[in-house]
Amino acid sequence: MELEVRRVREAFLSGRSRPLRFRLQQLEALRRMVQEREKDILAAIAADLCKSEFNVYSQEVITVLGEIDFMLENLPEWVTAKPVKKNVLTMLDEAYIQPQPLGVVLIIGAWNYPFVLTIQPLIGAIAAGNAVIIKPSELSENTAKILAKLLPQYLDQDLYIIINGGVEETTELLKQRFDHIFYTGNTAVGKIIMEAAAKHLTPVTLELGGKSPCYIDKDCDLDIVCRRITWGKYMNCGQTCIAPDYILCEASLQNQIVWKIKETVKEFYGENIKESPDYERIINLRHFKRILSLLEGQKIAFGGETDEATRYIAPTVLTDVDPKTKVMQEEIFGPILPIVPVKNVDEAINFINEREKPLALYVFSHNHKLIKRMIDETSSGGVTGNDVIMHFMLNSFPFGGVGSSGMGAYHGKHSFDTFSHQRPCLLKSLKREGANKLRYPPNSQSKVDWGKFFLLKRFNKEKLGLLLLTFLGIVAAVLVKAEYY
Ligand SMILES: NC(=O)c1ccc[n+]([C@@H]2O[C@H](COP(=O)([O-])OP(=O)(O)OC[C@H]3O[C@@H](n4cnc5c(N)ncnc54)[C@H](O)[C@@H]3O)[C@@H](O)[C@H]2O)c1
Ligand SMILES: CC(C)=CCC/C(C)=C/CC/C(C)=C/C=O
Repeated sequence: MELEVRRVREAFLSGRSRPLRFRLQQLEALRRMVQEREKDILAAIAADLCKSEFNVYSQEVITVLGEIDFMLENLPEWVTAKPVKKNVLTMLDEAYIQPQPLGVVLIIGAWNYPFVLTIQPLIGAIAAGNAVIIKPSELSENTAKILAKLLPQYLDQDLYIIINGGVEETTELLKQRFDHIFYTGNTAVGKIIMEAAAKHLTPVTLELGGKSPCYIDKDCDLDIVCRRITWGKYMNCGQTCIAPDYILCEASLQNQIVWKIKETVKEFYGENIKESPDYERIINLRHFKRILSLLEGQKIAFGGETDEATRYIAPTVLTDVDPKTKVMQEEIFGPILPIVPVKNVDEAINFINEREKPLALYVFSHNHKLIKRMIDETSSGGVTGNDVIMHFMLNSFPFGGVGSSGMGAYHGKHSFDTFSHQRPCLLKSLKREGANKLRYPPNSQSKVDWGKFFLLKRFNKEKLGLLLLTFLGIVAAVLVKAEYY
């Protein structure tokens, strides 16, 4: 590991990842990889998650291609130095912010969307001019293998390397010094990552999870609401970090919601869900058993069928769920949707605020004011009103969590910023030394007053008079000079 990280650092120190032209070339090469090797990529992800290639394309590949295009279009603007507003002390100087790469970045990917969650941060890191070590999740092993095969064929082999492995390899990797660590996965491992990073004072971006609530107001068109929720909850078999984890609504709405979700499940996946190419499977037996254990003691309104051999769990809805039960204590990350009845929106807001800050919040209502109130009075990584998941799709938004759902954000310009250091640069002249007298010792009340005058704009009559006199003196000198010549 040490040797590999050293090799990547040496490549970074060669400086070749920095020029804009090089970054654009690498991003174009990455786009070529996705386009030319699309079949292999689709097949690998499809095998990992028992997912149709159509779904792989629309859930993962489109986002990656869109992000590359967006970077290529905007990067020339983003890399340029940005002049900043100056004060009286720096009026005659050059002052700008120059974004610069951080150095060697470690990206640790997750298995549930193994392509987009690994490659989208990589796009940002390359765009910002860094060298990168990529560690895909070992659970999505086919994607990990195809990435290890393809990336070196298209990208600079010393600047961007891929290391495959599990906990042991990641633990070893984390002993090395990086300039940034970008981790996607669960909160418990997020803490391990942050602890390891702290040893080297390495900054981290943690894209974690949590229980994302979904509040349904009583005035809603439940056909539409339930169609949108069904799509976002059961996509990828519920293994989506921003899937609605549970529903909060008035008790009187429960039966209608159950009925409408059941109807939508039939519409989306047919009578025999197991046969549907659009319905995935649980990633492994450990997660399968964990999800099943969440059903214990619950009232299953529909669903609940399972098959251990294929790790199938049917789309399931639970009603009248007690918030103290296990299903409400941990992120579900599977196709189980509990409904927790609340009296009204106030109780929903309290319910959300009594728990860890979630990665996403969903509110359905015709009442715009109610949606705004929910936003104002709660906290979450992101919010979508009257839909689910969709804030992920807009790359002008920063995507990330808050509190225990994560720290830092990415996508589009936010990725570029995450992987850049915003370096303030002040360039002064060696002339005009007279103007510096004010800050040199010995200090005096008069110098402090001038400081107040120039920097705080605290006008004192005496200084204003003096300044006026100086100004008049300069005007007189200019006039006399003009007359003389
Ligand atoms: N915020 C997001 O964008 C996002 C995206 C996907 C998943 N998630 C969250 O991730 C969770 C599911 O993913 P997961 O955690 O099962 O993914 P995972 O098992 O793939 O783990 C993520 C990464 O952490 C590494 N890892 C695991 N244990 C480790 C250890 N002890 N030390 C060091 N590294 C270790 C793995 O090798 C892997 O690369 C859910 O909570 C979900 O909400 C969040
Ligand atoms: C809008 C479409 C067709 C797909 C959305 C894809 C999607 C849900 C990506 C989620 C990525 C993500 C942050 C997953 C977290 O686990």
